Amino acid sequence: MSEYLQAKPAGQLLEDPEHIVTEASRPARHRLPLLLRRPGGVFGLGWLALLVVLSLTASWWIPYGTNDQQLSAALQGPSAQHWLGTDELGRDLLSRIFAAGASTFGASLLTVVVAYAIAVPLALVAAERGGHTETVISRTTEIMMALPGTVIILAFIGVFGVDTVLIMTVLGVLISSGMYRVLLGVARSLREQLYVDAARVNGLGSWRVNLRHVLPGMRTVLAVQAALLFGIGLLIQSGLAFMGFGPKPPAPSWGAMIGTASQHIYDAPWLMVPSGLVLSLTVIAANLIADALTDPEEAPRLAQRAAKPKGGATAGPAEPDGSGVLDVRDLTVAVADGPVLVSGVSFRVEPGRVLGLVGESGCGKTMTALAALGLLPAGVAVTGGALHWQGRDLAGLDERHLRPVRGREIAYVSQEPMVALDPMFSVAYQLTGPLRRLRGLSRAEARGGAVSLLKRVGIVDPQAVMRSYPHQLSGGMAQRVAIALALTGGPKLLVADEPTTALDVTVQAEILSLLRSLVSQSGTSVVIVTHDLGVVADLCDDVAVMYAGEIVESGTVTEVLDAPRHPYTKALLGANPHAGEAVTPSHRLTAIPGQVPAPGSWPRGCRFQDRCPYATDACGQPVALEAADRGGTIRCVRAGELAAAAAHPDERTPA
Ligand SMILES: Nc1ncnc2c1ncn2[C@@H]1O[C@H](COP(=O)(O)OP(=O)(O)OP(=O)(O)O)[C@@H](O)[C@H]1O
Repeated sequence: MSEYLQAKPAGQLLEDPEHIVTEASRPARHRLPLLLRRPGGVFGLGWLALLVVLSLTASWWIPYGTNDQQLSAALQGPSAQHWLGTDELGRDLLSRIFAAGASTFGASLLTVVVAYAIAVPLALVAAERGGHTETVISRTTEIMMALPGTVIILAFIGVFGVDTVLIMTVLGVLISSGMYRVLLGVARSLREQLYVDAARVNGLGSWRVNLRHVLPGMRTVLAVQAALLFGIGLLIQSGLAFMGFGPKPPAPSWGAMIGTASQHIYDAPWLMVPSGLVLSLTVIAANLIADALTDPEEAPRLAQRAAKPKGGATAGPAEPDGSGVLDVRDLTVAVADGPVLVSGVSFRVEPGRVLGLVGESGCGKTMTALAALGLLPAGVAVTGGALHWQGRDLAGLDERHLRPVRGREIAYVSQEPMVALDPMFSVAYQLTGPLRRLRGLSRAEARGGAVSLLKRVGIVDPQAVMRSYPHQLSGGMAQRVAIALALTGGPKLLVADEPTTALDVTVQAEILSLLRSLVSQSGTSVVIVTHDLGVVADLCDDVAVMYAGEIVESGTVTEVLDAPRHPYTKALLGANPHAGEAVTPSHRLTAIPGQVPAPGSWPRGCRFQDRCPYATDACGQPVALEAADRGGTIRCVRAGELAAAAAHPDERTPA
């Protein structure tokens, strides 16, 4: 978050739009491009710009022809006639240096272009596909990195002669493998950002995700590496020319001029100065530019990985229909060749109702929610059951058929709003893009639509927020924008994964009330993943309590929270500081002993038995999810017995 926003609490910012940091309100220094904020960057850019302009226009202004000899004036120092002196044939150094500039820059640039033309697509493909594709590409580039570059270049010179274009192209190919390694790391990291997932959720195809989100996110690294590579290209090119593998004499080249100067280092030491200084300063300028482009704030931002998803409702069978009902039946999610993460989960979300999936960390809530979006992590898949939505089974749809569903029909709100939004683009850009794509609006209509969406999510000065970038927003504001983004396609169902966990308490309440008003105004259904029964009580109509990959209890919020039947639900309520009457005083605010068993090591029978104070031998037998006496469902062999005991607290409950 920007330093300007840190001074103000998030909630206050919401009420106080003048504190939203816009481009106009930022200090002048911060409005400058990164490169111009540092003296090194200013020098580097200035020097290179000057050199490029003077080199490109050399034919118009250089005082002498590049090959004009004046033997009587050989090896002279600077004078009024020859500002930088002359070489051993009396040729004007100033004219030759600048006449050689354009081709020298062009050749270095060629190396950069070739290296990038190979490395960038390979890195994007490897980061996107991963697995076998990445292994093949990475192994190939490793082999290339092991090749002796100098020997290969000399071999090419031996076969094809001195051809600068060919040499610099080969150099670009050789360097591309190292460049690929650097770019792959960045691309991978960017693909793990939630805003990339969010873009996929919004139905963006893979090449568009790369072009719109991954590539722009790589731009700093690309610019830094390009500047460094440009400098390396200059040095290698000059080194080759120094050794005689440069442009054919008498054509001027910086390396050859340094080579000549080295032969006169004792009798005419000045000769080394002009060409040596120009080459050194140019390489230094390229490095200074690279250095200035490296934003110290950028690194932590890139490193800040999204809390990457790892991956009304009543449980039980019901008939599928096409009216905005999500009907999940016997859903099983498993790791390929690995453990089952979610098993036999069934629930139904009716239009306009809010279902809370609640449970401790690791119970499979996120996997269940992500299955509905086809967004399970690589290696994890739906292996059984069905996800009926609008007459289709989402579990059977491939990526191409899921894309129109995501964003338009089902949208996703993530836990971390800051990383769900692309830091590279303004809020306006991020909202108008999906509005145009998903609703076919014109540019002006999309802008209007974005403003009204921002108003709808309770932003009081939408115009200021439209101009802002994600890092300029407070957490609560960013989550409102993320919700607006999720609404761009007019979805019938919102899947919200812990949407308030990353926010402070006052802002949590605001976001919950926003979700509540969205549901009541538009009839959108919501599946909310949470570990907080307070959120369930506040927002949900229905609740499904999950434990170790399965639903252990479900029903309306009143049924479950007022009359919990499963010992796990009671324990969760007991651990909740806001627990009400349903929990006996002795159970209040007690931590649940033990941990959720990991997938693959669930006990036979009731999965909660190792932590349950009421467990008996009967709990070792498989337990079905059955209708509960007070409505909803329950998965506990002792549920009836425990409920009866709770109704008559004087009688002892056998353990
Ligand atoms: N990519 C993955 N590969 C293998 N196992 C995974 C993967 N992602 C998650 N898991 C495991 O799946 C189980 C369920 O994870 P899930 O994220 O759905 O739990 P959760 O209830 O949502 O918890 P949390 O609130 O911590 O996200 C956990 O045991 C988790 O370790």
